[in-house]
Amino acid sequence: MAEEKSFTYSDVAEHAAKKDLHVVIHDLVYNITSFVDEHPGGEEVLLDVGGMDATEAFEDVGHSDEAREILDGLLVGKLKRQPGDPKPKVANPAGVSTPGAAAQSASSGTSMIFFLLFSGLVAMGVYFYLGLENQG
Ligand code: HEM
Repeated sequence: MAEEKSFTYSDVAEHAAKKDLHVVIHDLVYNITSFVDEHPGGEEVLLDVGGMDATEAFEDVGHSDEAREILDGLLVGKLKRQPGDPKPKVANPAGVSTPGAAAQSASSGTSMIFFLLFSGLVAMGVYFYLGLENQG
């Protein structure tokens, strides 16, 4: 792995050619030049995101762990955010750590059930309370 080098967005944007291609994924900078010809999804999509934040494009496809390992090997540094930079495009806010993401969606499913139960109880409470009010 290369040493941690800091890139700004405009540094990355200078590497948008097929022969010199960098992308940002989850705030890390990858030099994907050597991989363009090997990409199973074709070179076109990589050239489209060259010099840009490819986080959303990469995550939308649901790349395998193998794809993430390839990425690891292409790491050249990290993105140094500056005021006014475009926001990171993140389809999956939990990021690359899928175990965390799975746990998170499971727990949000559970809290949804509690929320529905709780709303039901409140609704029943209001119904009975109003019923008593009207009788008295
Ligand atoms: C930049 C780093 C990227 C790497 C290292 C990478 C790597 C890979 C690998 C290894 C596969 C084979 C399937 C898998 O293992 O998931 C794959 C498939 C694919 N990739 Fe990427 N990819 C990258 C970026 C992108 C981007 C930005 C797009 C944009 C849309 C993209 C679109 C696709 C598509 C559509 C496939 C499926 C191809 C097929 O099954 O016919 N990839 N990629």
